[in-house]
Amino acid sequence: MTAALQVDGLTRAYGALRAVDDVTLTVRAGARHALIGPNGAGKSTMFKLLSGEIRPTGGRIRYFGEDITRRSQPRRARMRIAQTYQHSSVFMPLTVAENVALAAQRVQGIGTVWWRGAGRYPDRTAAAREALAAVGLAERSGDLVSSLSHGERRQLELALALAARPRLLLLDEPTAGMSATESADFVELVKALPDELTVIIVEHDLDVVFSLATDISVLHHGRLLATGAPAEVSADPAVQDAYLSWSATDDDLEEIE
Ligand SMILES: Nc1ncnc2c1ncn2[C@@H]1O[C@H](COP(=O)(O)OP(=O)(O)OP(=O)(O)O)[C@@H](O)[C@H]1O
Repeated sequence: MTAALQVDGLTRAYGALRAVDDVTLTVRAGARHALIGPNGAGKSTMFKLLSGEIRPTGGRIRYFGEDITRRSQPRRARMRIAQTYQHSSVFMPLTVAENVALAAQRVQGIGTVWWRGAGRYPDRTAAAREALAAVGLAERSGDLVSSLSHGERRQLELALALAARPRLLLLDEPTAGMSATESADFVELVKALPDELTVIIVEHDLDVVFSLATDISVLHHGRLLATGAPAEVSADPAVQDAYLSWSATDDDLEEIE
């Protein structure tokens, strides 16, 4: 098995609180690997550690065998680790195609010279076109982003990440705010991405997780509770306990409201 990521003893402490606590796990190359867990379990912190947004206070991350623990986020981006964000990162006054071309150019370090015209960068134009086709937005290339629906904007966010031709794609709650139909369509898009692309997804919607994931890791109080195939993980009594106590709390809250 080739490991896209090997995480060893990864820890991020904030004072006495260990938001991520001694997590060791492997993400197989080509996996659709979901990170789940109750609120406050450490998912966002784990995501930021993998993207390079924050540094661990302990442990190590290897990416296809290479130690990237101390590598910055831009450096990881150049190593073809791409991500989507919870908040929107699209430019509303630009067209769909302009947004993706900008993303394709930015990752290759030519930043602000994008207005010189996409024709000067045929490679990036091709990457942008492929990314739009992959998310089903090719027909909307010339439209302003402001004319897209919420679901289409999330598809565009995915295209921005794909324009970097990633080897590892990190998706941060990509279906947040989507309707059930939009979520189902999004799952199909992610399933259709190339097999060699490794995808890590932090997601609250368990329907999305179970229809998409080939592997699931469950965090609870910063620790890794279980990791493996969806059937194994969902049958794990420790996981069931963590989720039962979580849903009980949620139900109680709903009753009070
Ligand atoms: N910058 C920070 N400073 C202090 N504590 C933090 C910081 N970031 C996260 N934490 C704490 O770390 C724990 C894990 O938080 P994290 O956001 O990673 O959880 P999560 O699983 O993503 O939660 P949610 O599902 O609610 O988004 C929480 O107790 C949180 O309050």
